[in-house]
This record gives sequence, C-alpha cells and structure tokens, in this order.
Amino acid sequence: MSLLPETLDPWPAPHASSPVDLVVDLPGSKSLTNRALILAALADGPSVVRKALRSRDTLLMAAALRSLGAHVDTEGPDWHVTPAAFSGQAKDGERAVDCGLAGTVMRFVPPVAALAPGSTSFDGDPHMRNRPVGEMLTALRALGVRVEDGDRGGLPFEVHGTGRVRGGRVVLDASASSQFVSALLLVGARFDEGVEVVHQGAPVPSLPHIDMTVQLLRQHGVQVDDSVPDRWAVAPGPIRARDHLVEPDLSNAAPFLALAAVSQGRVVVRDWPRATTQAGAAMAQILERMGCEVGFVEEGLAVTGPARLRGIDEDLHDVGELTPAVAALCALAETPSRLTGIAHIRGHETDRLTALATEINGLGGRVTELPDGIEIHPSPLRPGIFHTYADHRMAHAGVILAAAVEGVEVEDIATTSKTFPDFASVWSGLWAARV
Ligand SMILES: O=C(O)C1=C[C@@H](OP(=O)(O)O)[C@@H](O)[C@H](O)C1
Ligand SMILES: C=C(OP(=O)(O)O)C(=O)O
Repeated sequence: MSLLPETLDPWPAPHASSPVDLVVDLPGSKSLTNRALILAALADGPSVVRKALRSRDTLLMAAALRSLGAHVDTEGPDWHVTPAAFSGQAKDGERAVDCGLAGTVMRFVPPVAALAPGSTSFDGDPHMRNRPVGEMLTALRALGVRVEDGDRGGLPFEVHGTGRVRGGRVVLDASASSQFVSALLLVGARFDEGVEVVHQGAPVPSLPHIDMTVQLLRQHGVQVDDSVPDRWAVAPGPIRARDHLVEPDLSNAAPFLALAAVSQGRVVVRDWPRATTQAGAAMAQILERMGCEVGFVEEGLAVTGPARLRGIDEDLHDVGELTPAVAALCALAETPSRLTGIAHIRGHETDRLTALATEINGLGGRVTELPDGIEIHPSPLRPGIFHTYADHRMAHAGVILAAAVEGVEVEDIATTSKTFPDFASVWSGLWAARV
C-alpha cells in the first residue's frame, strides 16, 4: 500500500507500531514569513526574506503584495522583495486580493492597501467569509480609510486607498484575534500620525504573536511603545529595509514532536531557536507536563515520549493554534485533560472546538465542549475517518491519532498545504527513512 495520498480522501496515514527515532528539518514559519514580507514591501529599499516558507498562505501574501505594486520574487528559497515605490510598478487602479483561508492576508493586507492609490477588493475561500475582521475594518475607518463591506462586516470588502492614511489613536476590541492589532502596528509607521492602538474587551488572545510583530518592527528601526498592557503605539517614520532569516515553524513542529510522545520514541527538530517569539515554542513545556522528556541537543530540540502520557489542565489562550495537536495527545493520555481560554479558536480555519470534539468522539473518544475550551476523558479509540474541515491543524491532529491508533484515516490531508508544503510526503518519509 502506498504511504502517499493518491486521492484527496481519505488518507491511511502511517501508524507508529514501534518507537520512532528521528531528526527532522521543518519549513519556515508562516507568521515570520508573512510579517517579513509585509515589512519588506513597506520598507525604504529592497530586502531579502531568507528560507521563506513556500506554502499557500505565504504565496497568497506574495501575490497580494505584488498586486499592490511590490516586486516579490519567490523563485528560490530566498525571496527578494522590492517595495512599490522602488519597483516602478506602483499604479492607481483596481485590484483583487485572494485571502484564501489565510488570516494574515485578510488582516495584514488591508492597511497596506490603504496606502496604495486605487481600490482593492478582498475575498477568499467560502469559510473565510465567517472569520472575524469587521472590528479591524471599523478601526481602519476611524484612522481615516474608506472601507466598504457588506451587512455582516466581513469578507468580501473593498479598501479605497489614496496613498496616505492619517492614522492616530484607535480603540478596538481585539478579543477575537490578535491579528487585528498586529495588522495596524505593522503598517502604522507609514501613517501620517503613526498609530496608537488601544484594546478594550475580553483579553487579547495569542499575545506572543503581537510580541513577534513588535520585535520585527524594532528590527526594522520602527519605534514601538508597548510598555502599557493593551496599548501599543508606533511612531511615524520610515521602515528600514532589512533581510530576515526565517526560523522553522514551531507550531508546525507540533505533530512531529507529538510522534515521539505517542510512540515512546525520540524526535529532534533541527535548528529549534533558543530564543523566539513564536507561540509554538510552548509545545516543549506542554509535552513536558504530559510526561515527555524535553531538552536541547546539538542539532535542535529533542523530545522523548513517556511510557504513559498524562492528561493536562492547560490555558491555551496564548497558543491557541497548538490546540488541535495538544487535543489529539490528550485523547491518547491516561488521565483527563481540560484545555481552556480558547473561545477565539471557534473563529479559526474552522470552529476548532466543535471540530475536535466531533472528530475525536467519532473515533470513540470522550470529549465535551466548554464555552471556551474542551474537556477530554480517556477512552479507547477505534479505526475510522478523521475529517479536517479544510483546516491544516485538524489534519495534524488526525495524523497524530493515526500514528497511535491503527486504522485511522485522515480526510483531505492536502489541506496542510496552507502552511506546510508536501506535508503528507514529509510525514510518510519519516517512516520510509526508518525501513
Ligand atoms: O499573527 C499571526 O501570525 C497569528 C496569530 C494568531 O491568530 P489569532 O490571534 O487569531 O489566534 C495565530 O493563531 C495564527 O495562527 C497566526
Ligand atoms: C489560526 C491560524 O491561521 P491564520 O493565520 O489563518 O489565522 C493557524 O494557522 O492556526
């Protein structure tokens, strides 16, 4: 039987019948690549994004920035970006941006479009129309941008740029997504008055992602004041051109590390950064709390799986994107788990809380939805099909369960292309390498 998916549905993902012992190289971070591309496109000269992630989300970002006049060369592993002002391609007009299912494209590009003369229309995959963005569009309007959207305050919408944005202070509720804040900060230095973003509402999720935004801005010479909680101020001024070397994607490392955990084996992720703003780094501590041994070795971060996996009680508010992989591990643990603080992930690629409960329960699991999380009780799992709802991280949960439970098949594994090129062949290759 082939280990590679021959059709879209469903994929008999490999089962780990013995402990694995692997060193893996992973593609670059989506969040770092797309921020580096935005900043490069707004900078005062050309920049290179080295070891850029080549996946659907980052190619959509490159295409969006190209449509706004930047020159973005995605040919090799290092992507060369020349801002519109220097590319000779800046032009008035009408253009369309396809957001696909990329939150970073739907939220980060509209403020860039506001700086480009002409109108830019935004749309995306069917589910993208359900993902929240209205609050950010309202904030853009308050900063002096003309935005037209429908009754529902989301996709499709149109941004009318004049080449300048007044900017200034804006109060918004970013409890649905940290990306609302990141989007305004990334571009704020190019607004006449800079930008001051104040959050009012339930706590902002995924704060490490805002720290990542602030760190990158400072690396580009932009002055950012984040000394007060829930308030960020970006001073007006140039964004200096600067090259970036993209770190491996630590959130996409989750299923690989989980493989060590479920097979009582050992997995090393090469080049794991010792210091990072990537939220996915938290997987190391989560795995430790579940009973794994975790530590740095010469090549990177090593995880060794325990004889018995423990359940956890974990607030994942800061690292919501790890939830599917963590939930899959919890479903295989010997004691109950509670994952909370993640109401906002109902607005991710799918309603991840409902999707996880439905799919794990479909395999015999005992998962209960909470308003802001899930509770998972130990229960023997059986063979079956794990549906992914066009969500790359649901696919990660599926392959973890398949590694542990013989006969689990993952529907639409190709959905992983959102942030991971050729995930299925890389995942199967782990087994091929062991033969
Ligand atoms: O800014 C970013 O790169 C991201 C922020 C987070 O979004 P939310 O704050 O909407 O959870 C995260 O879940 C997403 O995968 C990437
Ligand atoms: C929430 C996610 O993505 P996006 O950048 O589309 O919001 C994710 O990758 O888990």
